[in-house]
Amino acid sequence: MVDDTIFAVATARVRAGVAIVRVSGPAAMRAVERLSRREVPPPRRASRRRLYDHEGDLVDDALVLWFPSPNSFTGEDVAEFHLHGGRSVIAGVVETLGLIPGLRGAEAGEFSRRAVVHGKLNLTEAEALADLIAAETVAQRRQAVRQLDGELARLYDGWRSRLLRALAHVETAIDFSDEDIPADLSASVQGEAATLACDISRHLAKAAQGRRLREGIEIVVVGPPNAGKSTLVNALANRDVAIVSPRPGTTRDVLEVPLDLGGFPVILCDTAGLHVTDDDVEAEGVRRAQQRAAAADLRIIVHDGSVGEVSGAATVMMTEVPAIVVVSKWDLQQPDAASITSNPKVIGVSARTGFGLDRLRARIIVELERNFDTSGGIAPTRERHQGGLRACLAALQRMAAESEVELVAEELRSAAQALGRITGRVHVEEVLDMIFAEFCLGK
Ligand SMILES: Nc1nc2c(ncn2[C@@H]2O[C@H](COP(=O)(O)OP(=O)(O)OP(=O)(O)O)[C@@H](O)[C@H]2O)c(=O)[nH]1
Ligand SMILES: [K+]
Ligand SMILES: [Mg+2]
Repeated sequence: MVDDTIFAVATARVRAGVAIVRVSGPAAMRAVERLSRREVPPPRRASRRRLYDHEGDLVDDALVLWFPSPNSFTGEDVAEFHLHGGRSVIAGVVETLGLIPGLRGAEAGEFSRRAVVHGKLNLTEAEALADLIAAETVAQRRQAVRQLDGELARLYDGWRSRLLRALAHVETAIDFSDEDIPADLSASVQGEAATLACDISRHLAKAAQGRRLREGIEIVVVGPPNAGKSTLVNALANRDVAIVSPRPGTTRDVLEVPLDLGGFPVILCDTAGLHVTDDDVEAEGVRRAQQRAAAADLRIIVHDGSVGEVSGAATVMMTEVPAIVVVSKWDLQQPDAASITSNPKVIGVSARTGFGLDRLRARIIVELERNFDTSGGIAPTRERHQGGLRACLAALQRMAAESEVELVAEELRSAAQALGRITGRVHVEEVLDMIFAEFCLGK
């Protein structure tokens, strides 16, 4: 794999001023020489070069950058061609590259994978790179940049060093003692393991936060039929995404609308009106609505302000789950609605006039800031991280029940290994396959 040279268009496939084609591997120098019919330019300096295709036709007047190994993104010889972004220019260069012996088109994520293999990036940093490229909101960007900066890897590597130090102590004891670990050593190793288990558990508790920031925070809009849920979703999204009609039972499926609210990636879900029904299609809609609401990060409970159920709104606030109570159709408000205007937990909204919408948005953002605070310690962002952390905790727990020195050492080793697999200190091929499968081409 490392013998061949790969190339790919690193920029998006849309008409643009500039397109970048990247080449990495031992034949990168040959690629520059073939295309430009000159020697490679000085390292890391943008140099203007005419580029020719395999038939000698002038294809572009471009910039060429040369990054000799090991000072490149992948750690290999890397060349970058900054072309004019026309389709035919790109096609001409790509076709010519493909005809050079030893060169082939890169697979998705292959550049990053080589960077990992050559020690330029650790696994969590490579994952963060994918997250950064996919980031659409400020909160997602912040989380990805911190992880790319190595914050997660430093944390895990630090824990792993603590385990390896403890292991070293235990291993010296193996040479001296017969079976059982000496009492004073046992106390200090078990004490260290217990402290570490505490730190890991605290960190694991933030896993849901980390994943939600990466994948989107679910806010589910629920309430009785015709309460104005779909109208509210459209108003918050500033788009006409959901069907609205005066007929109750309009919404059946759960409709997901991705939104950026105050920098948080939100998936706003419109649902079917909750009620008892004989219609099995509607009943399925209600079931899905309830299921989604149960798993939501935040609920917006909508009460119909045009009918006399406004006073019931107060009771819903008693639930444990984070929820915001909205009384809709404020422009048609009932006389008793006035009694809840004073209740700060209930927000009157009219999607028709726009009344209360800014207040509702602000309340949602306050809830998100409370539950998804990004300023504290970094969180695990993937199932893979959680799996490794849990495996480490399990080994530490097993160790706590051991007194035989060989077995204590064995569990310490497996706890350290579980952490090493997360950052890639312990190399595992299938982990690489899994991670880089989700990358885009040219990265
Ligand atoms: N006057 C007024 N009418 C509204 C307001 N919001 C919604 N409506 C009307 O209420 C009716 C129901 O609105 P929908 O948004 O379809 O209600 P829903 O809760 O999604 O209904 P289902 O999906 O059937 O459960 C429609 O005729 C809307 O035009 C509002 O703020 N003011
Ligand atoms: K409706
Ligand atoms: Mg609806």
